[in-house]
Amino acid sequence: MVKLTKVLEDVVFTSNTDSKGFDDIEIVDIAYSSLKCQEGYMFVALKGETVDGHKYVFDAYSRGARVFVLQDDIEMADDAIKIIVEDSRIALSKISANYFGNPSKSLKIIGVTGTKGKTTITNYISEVLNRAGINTGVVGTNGTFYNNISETTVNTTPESYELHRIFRKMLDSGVECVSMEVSSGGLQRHRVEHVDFDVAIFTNLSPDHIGPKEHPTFQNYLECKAKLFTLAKHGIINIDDEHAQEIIDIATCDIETFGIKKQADIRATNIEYSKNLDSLGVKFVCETKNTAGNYYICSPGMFSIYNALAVIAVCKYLGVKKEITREALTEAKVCGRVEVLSVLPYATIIIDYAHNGVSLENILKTLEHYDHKRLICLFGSVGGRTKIRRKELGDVASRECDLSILTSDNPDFEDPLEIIDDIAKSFDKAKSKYIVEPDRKKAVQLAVRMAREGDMIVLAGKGHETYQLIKGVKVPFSEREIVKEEARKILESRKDEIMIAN
Ligand SMILES: CC(=O)N[C@H]1[C@@H](OP(=O)(O)OP(=O)(O)OC[C@H]2O[C@@H](n3ccc(=O)[nH]c3=O)[C@H](O)[C@@H]2O)O[C@H](CO)[C@@H](O)[C@@H]1O[C@H](C)C(=O)N[C@@H](C)C(=O)N[C@H](CCC(=O)O)C(=O)O
Ligand SMILES: Nc1ncnc2c1ncn2[C@@H]1O[C@H](COP(=O)(O)OP(=O)(O)OP(=O)(O)O)[C@@H](O)[C@H]1O
Repeated sequence: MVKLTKVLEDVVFTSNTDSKGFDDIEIVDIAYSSLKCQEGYMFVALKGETVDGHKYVFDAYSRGARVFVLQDDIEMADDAIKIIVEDSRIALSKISANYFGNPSKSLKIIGVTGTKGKTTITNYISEVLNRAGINTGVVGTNGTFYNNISETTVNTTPESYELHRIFRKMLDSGVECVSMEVSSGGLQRHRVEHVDFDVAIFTNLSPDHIGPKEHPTFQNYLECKAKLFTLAKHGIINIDDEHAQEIIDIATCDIETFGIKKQADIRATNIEYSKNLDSLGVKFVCETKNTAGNYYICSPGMFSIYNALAVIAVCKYLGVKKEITREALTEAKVCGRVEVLSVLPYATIIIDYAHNGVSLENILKTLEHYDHKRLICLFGSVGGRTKIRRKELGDVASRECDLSILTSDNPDFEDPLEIIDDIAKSFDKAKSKYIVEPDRKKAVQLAVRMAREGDMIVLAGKGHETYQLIKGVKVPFSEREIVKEEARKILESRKDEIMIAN
């Protein structure tokens, strides 16, 4: 239970009740969904994208809530305490921080924003810092992780209440640092408004998340991302990105830069690509004003170097020894991010989360640097969302691959074949061929069976996901297991052949 006066500290509001009496009122908990309200709860009405939470104040009242944070004044029973604020999402953020005792002030918080690289970088940071003895938790698309505890998250950047609740749990269990993904949607909806960020990282920016329930324009998308650099003390920015300067212009924190092409505080040179049976990697020299050191990262391509540079920059800022950063980066891997499955001795199979044009192009172009015969890509596109992605993905695959296998990827309520038809239009004028197999399991099996000596096969879109979204239901689906099982069968059936060859 927390006193109402404490919960409302630094919140600007008007009320139907004299606030002098708030010292005697205690809040059991806070809910922004009426369905979660119980006796003694405070209900915060949010204006949602689908419905207006103000519609549910009476439901919250009937479940026992008596304190209501509202953006619109509403006629209610006399014993309802109304806290009227200008923006209930901002209020929820401050109220949640207060309720949980402002845990972010006692944690080192590193926020990573940008269109691509957030999950990868946050996980790499945690690998390095934990190895350096700094107990670090992660918050992002793959969930929250700390001290061997994990929770799933609905959003990449959870709602402010969930965020401060997680911070409190982390702090109480000995976590010192949190490496978190900060989405533009989270910034737009004030989920991180009262998070005390120590460091903010900017990876890159390209058009994404622009649409009816997301950002109205690219400029709005950029400005939302840039806001992180007004909340942090120190900013680390990819200076090679074409929008870096616009972010720097909005930032209010001190700035350090990293890059490859332009002059930067932390810069990679002498880049070399390297390929092993179980990983594709890159070697580079990392130069700062007075130092230069060799690094290797077991993830391919230029984008992996940018991710590594961001990690090197933040670890240097936090005083981690170079040797520890170097060692940790050599082994750092992130589930479903350019993950090489070493299941066939003669071909390379990669699982990757690339699900839009930019990331698919990055991964496919990157693979050009690694010796291979055919490049085969299996992918689909999500149902019920913007159709632009289908064309983007189709254009990239038809240009970059020798063969594409078009299949399903979270079709939800849409007919998978209609989605595939949209993607297939990109192949009309292309030289490259495609095969259609809407059942993703069969498609993955087919891809593994098709693999020949020297081929590279990219299974794009699923990444870390362990389900397929079909008609509103998350049906269990493990791409990794299907690949392993199919490869096992192939190797078993070819055992005699392989023994003779050896
Ligand atoms: C479009 C969008 O951002 N939606 C987010 C939003 O939900 P909403 O606005 O649709 O909520 P709503 O259904 O309209 O309901 C409004 C309010 O009424 C309440 N309610 C509703 C029903 C009821 O019976 N009682 C009740 O009290 C709801 O709890 C809610 O508070 O607020 C929820 C709580 O914070 C979020 O979980 C939800 O994220 C959805 C899942 C989502 O897909 N969001 C995307 C856009 C997003 O945020 N993505 C970013 C990553 C992408 C990026 O880089 O921007 C992310 O961080 O995940
Ligand atoms: N720095 C980068 N620049 C461009 N592409 C990248 C970068 N890092 C990773 N990728 C590609 O994008 C995919 C998604 O990477 P990651 O999950 O780290 O990004 P994210 O910002 O969390 O993305 P999302 O918002 O889609 O969850 C990877 O699987 C890889 O193909």
